[in-house]
Amino acid sequence: MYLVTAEEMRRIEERLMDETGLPGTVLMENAGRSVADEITKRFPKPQKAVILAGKGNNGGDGWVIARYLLYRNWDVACWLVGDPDQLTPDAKVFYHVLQSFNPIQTYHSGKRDALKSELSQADVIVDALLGTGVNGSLRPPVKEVVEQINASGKWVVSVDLPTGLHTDGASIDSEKVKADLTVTFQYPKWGHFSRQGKELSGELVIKEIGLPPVLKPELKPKGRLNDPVWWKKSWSPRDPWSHKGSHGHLLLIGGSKGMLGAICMAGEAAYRMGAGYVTLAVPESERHALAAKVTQPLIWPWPGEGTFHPNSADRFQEKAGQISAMAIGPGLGRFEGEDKWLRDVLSSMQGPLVLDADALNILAAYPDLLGDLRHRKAPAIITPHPGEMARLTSLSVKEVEAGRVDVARSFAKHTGMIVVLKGRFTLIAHPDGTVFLNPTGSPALAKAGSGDVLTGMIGSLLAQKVSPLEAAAMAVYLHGKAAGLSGTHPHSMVYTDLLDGIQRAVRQEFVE
Ligand SMILES: NC(=O)C1=CN([C@@H]2O[C@H](COP(=O)(O)OP(=O)(O)OC[C@H]3O[C@@H](n4cnc5c(N)ncnc54)[C@H](O)[C@@H]3O)[C@@H](O)[C@H]2O)[C@@H](O)CC1
Ligand SMILES: [K+]
Repeated sequence: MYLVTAEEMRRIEERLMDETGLPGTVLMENAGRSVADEITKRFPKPQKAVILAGKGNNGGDGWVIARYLLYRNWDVACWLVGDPDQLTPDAKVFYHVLQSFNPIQTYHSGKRDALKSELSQADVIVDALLGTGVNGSLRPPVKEVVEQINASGKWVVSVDLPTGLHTDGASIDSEKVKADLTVTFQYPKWGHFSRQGKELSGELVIKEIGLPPVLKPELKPKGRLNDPVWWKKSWSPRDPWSHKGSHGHLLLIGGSKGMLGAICMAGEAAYRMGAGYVTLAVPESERHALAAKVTQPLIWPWPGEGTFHPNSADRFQEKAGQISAMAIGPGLGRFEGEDKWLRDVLSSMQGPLVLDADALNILAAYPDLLGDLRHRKAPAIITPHPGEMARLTSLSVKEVEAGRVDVARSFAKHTGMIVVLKGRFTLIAHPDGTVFLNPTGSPALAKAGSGDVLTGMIGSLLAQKVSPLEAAAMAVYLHGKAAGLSGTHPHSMVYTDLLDGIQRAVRQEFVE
């Protein structure tokens, strides 16, 4: 499913209408009717609706909604918030159709009390003031009406976007409609998943309005919602004749003194995601402590006292042929000679790779290592949280958070790596410029250890030969879903609950 910007949506609609001759009024009719359907699905008995429509095409949808509610015996009061002479051509068509059998009032400040009293009698308020055409802070009279909508305490459906919410998620400094339901058209918009958008949109429903199911390459949006449909087929069912050697061998590297927990969690998660073998490479000094902690993963000590010896990566050659994927970082720590060590590890294995935690901090400290990562056969995956992303890009955490999509996209393009930028909606950015937004997740994941579990999950899929982009997307999705299915209160979830959640999430998504 695409995730679009205002500009992408406008281009798609314009090109469709130019090339096929499909009139905008058809799209508007479909859009308006689909919203009316969603309203009457929730309120099967006729009620009183107040339609508040702007002068643009978002308002045009409002006139269509009013007409369908009237067909269904609703009591409908209609208000134009704007100048009737400035209606767009399509909106004008439906304004006149509606006006031919139902009065439409024009709002101005003098009618403030009349509107207030109307809203007090409403069961449903339709916010068709502004959609993708919003530009800057709300101006009167729209601003006043938005304040009245929010003060009414009534059930509100927003058409396409809650009025005032920016389509692309940019921050707009004024009060916005707080909706119970938002019905958006054809594709969700980035703004729906911004911090404010998520709160303001209420339930989000996506309706088709007649755009073609297949888009020409030049019109394809650069954003996607991380949707199981596109990666489900890439994880093959387990062959009944298979053995542990058939399901890949993940090598996890990390686990310095005092940080063994991280690599253990990653290792257990990797088995939950199906890898045939998981080996944990840790500094020699930690092998016994690790053996006391883990059961299923294999242990491979490399030279080092507390942390890895800079030359310890030589050990890799012994088993390089047996390893199908590698994940570096959980509990790795920082140490003398770390840059040489990481360069050696990277050059000894050209297979699929995930880098996390201190592996990312080493990259940030020695950016020339990025050159070693750029031209790998399979793009490497990095899984930074905003703090790590800030270090990698020399931006502040605030700047990373304010421009998450652009930051992830440009770093992926610049480095040739797949960037998994963690957060409320984790982003997965591919070097070709596509950015996936992941809809699953839970505040329960805001806890040490969650990232190690994710790294293990991604590595496990890579070891099973799932392509890097799909491995990242699938693991991120299931990790978020697992948190919701862990069966614990978000405050109390610990990694073992999350591991249990993984098997529930896998079972839900993949029928045996
Ligand atoms: N283009 C199409 O073919 C379709 C468009 N549709 C609807 O059309 C909407 C987009 O329509 P428009 O491009 O006409 O834009 P909108 O109707 O969202 O808004 C444009 C109007 O808002 C005013 N405005 C912008 N910023 C403002 C602000 N800060 N304060 C006060 N007024 C402001 C502008 O002066 C203009 O009159 C979509 O969200 C969707 O609801 C649907 O009907 C489906 C088809
Ligand atoms: K709206």
